[in-house]
Amino acid sequence: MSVRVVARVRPLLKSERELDVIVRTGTSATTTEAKLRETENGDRKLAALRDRDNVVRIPNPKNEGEEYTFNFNAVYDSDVVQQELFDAEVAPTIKHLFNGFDVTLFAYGVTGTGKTHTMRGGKSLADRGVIPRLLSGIYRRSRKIEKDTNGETTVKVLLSYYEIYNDKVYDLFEPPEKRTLAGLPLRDNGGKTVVCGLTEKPCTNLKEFEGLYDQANNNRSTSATKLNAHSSRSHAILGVKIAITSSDKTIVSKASAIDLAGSEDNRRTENDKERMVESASINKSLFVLAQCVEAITKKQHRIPYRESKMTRILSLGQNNGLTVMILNLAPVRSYHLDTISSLSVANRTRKIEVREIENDPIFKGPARPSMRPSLAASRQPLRPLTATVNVNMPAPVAKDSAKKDEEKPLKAFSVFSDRPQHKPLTQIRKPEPLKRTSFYADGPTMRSIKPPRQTLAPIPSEPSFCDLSAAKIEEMVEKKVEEMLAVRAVSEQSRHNQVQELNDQLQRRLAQLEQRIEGTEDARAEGLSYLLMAKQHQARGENSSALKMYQLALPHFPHNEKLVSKIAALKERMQGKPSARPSVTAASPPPKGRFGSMLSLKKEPTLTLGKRQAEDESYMDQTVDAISDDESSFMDGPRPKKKRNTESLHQNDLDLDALDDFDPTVSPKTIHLLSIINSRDVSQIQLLKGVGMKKAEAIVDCLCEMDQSSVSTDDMEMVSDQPQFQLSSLAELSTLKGVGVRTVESMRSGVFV
Ligand SMILES: Nc1ncnc2c1ncn2[C@@H]1O[C@H](COP(=O)(O)OP(=O)(O)OP(=O)(O)O)[C@@H](O)[C@H]1O
Repeated sequence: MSVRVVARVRPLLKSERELDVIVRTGTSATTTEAKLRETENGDRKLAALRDRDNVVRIPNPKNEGEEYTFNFNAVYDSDVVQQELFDAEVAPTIKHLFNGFDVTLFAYGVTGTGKTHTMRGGKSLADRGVIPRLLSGIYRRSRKIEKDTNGETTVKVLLSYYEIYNDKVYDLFEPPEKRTLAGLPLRDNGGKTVVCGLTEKPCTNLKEFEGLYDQANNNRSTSATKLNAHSSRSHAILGVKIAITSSDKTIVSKASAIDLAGSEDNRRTENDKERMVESASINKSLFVLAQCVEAITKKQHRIPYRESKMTRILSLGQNNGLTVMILNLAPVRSYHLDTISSLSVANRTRKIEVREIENDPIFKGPARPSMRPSLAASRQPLRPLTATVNVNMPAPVAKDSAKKDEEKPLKAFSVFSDRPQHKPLTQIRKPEPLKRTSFYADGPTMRSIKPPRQTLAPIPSEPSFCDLSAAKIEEMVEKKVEEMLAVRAVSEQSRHNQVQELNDQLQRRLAQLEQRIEGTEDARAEGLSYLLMAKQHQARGENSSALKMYQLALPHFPHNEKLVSKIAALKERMQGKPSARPSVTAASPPPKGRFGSMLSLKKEPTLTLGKRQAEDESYMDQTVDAISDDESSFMDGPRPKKKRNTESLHQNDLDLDALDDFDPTVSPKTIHLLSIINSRDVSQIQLLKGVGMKKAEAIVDCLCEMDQSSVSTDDMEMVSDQPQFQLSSLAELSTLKGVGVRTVESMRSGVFV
């Protein structure tokens, strides 16, 4: 079944004018004709079904006289209310969900076109979007099942909710201050992409859901942009897992409701730096999605899913079950080009086929064979292709049985087919012994009517055509066609197998390369993430959480003495024994170089700067203002001489190199600059003052070279601190190729905390 794609045009906003409307909805000519016919024939039900619009029309931007028409499964104009959309598109999927199918619903479109309105909606009952209505439907059905079975069948609902912000995954059920720099890792699990360490909350009723959902949405990254006062800056994915348990089995299925962030034309947004970086990440992921759609529809072998976390999670065309895409559109001219581009991506998405396969139930008691055997298992058993070489011959008669074994043609090969199983040829051919005389007995004239094409086997007797009934002839023809098809299938199969083999090899190689590009394998990445989380917990003084994370990391790095001793030291410290290193308290600032990216600055001050920071703002202001003076003292080369009146305060920044990880007086400006550089994100680095694209790339190249050397020399050293080599001082930064003292000063002066 294909992805179901429906379009929804939002109404005009207050700032928009009727005059500028360029998007029109309607029905295609064929639908109109069919509808007319059905009405005439009195088939009102069918006619009503076809009543829905299914095309969107928009003028060609280069020639207004011309109009583009895009076909969809359904189109909803601006007057369609939330209830109507839900009833037509989402309510029917609930039944499938309860039958064990996964359901994916996602809203796609340019920023400000109504995706969040469609998925989440407003607060009033009438304004509620698809998601709360879906949950309401799920709970209603659950109650009904439980009631109908007198409580023998129970339904459990588990929720997960996360966002992909700047290509990092964050749990929305966790407060932002618990986020780690790297976000949550992804892992492939039996063909599905799963997020490791994601909270799953049981939720028993709609009221509870609303509380959880609203709370989690407060954690979502949204901001005002010029195009939308409440623009989503991330892709948000709500997972609703339902487990239906009856006396003998449990069926688990999952609905995923996804509110994608909208693409943005940054010539129109007037975004600031932070919004620009978000926007770049959003646009990149949507671009990868469009590339995936194109690759799937063109049946290319390599689909670039792994190039963005969003596409990896969405796995369009890879996931089983039902997928509904809601394309949100703004009706006005200012969105003209963006609208055409979304329309064409959505139109292509319609051609993507998804496998409609329900999840296997989990049986209680001893293991049972799978309800849905794998593809290979559902194939026909090996079928001897005896007849493929002499397809025109009827079965030999029984009287020749003594010679039969010798004369039987060799089994050439076997064939698999995914079509419903037919009777094996031998069975079909098992003749009720023919009572008629043999073919030869009827005289040689008959031979001229139908000469045997093959001479490998002895010429058997054939029935006289005059004696054959129409049904018999039909049967023979059918047999013959089947046999010929079998021959063709075999040759196609072997060719297909060869191509498949090559493709598999290529895919394996590509996957390996992708993994290498990603820097590490999934398992190792998971271990690294645990270590990173441990570090960050430790930095916040959350020793027990840190210990848990180290312990979780241990299986990924077995026999690593350093990690083992770290765990032991931490345990000792927790038991109150003195430790070589001073313990970190919640008030301590985090280690340098461990801060979030420039993007997360706004969210992190309480986490990263600590109580002391809040208590002494004037101290911080002075530090920030004067820091460039102080830093310049450790740099070589010419520098502007400035009056130093805050020397004593900022002395620590002079020797950042020598500072301990947890030194509290490192300037936040410096830390943030280093964190941006250490992020290796060219798009962020190039936004620093005095750094262009080329310089940013040179810096990242340089860091990557250092990574390689650090990985090869001491793998674990890298693991235990950061996944990559980390710059820890401005002095180090100034030694990078292409970066001098002046560049460092300039970069730093452009960082605002
Ligand atoms: N069907 C609709 N009916 C009424 N108002 C709508 C509708 N669709 C969208 N709007 C309004 O349009 C504005 C933009 O909608 P929304 O925030 O949902 O856009 P979005 O596509 O999610 O944007 P972004 O990608 O920036 O998050 C909001 O003020 C919303 O209330």
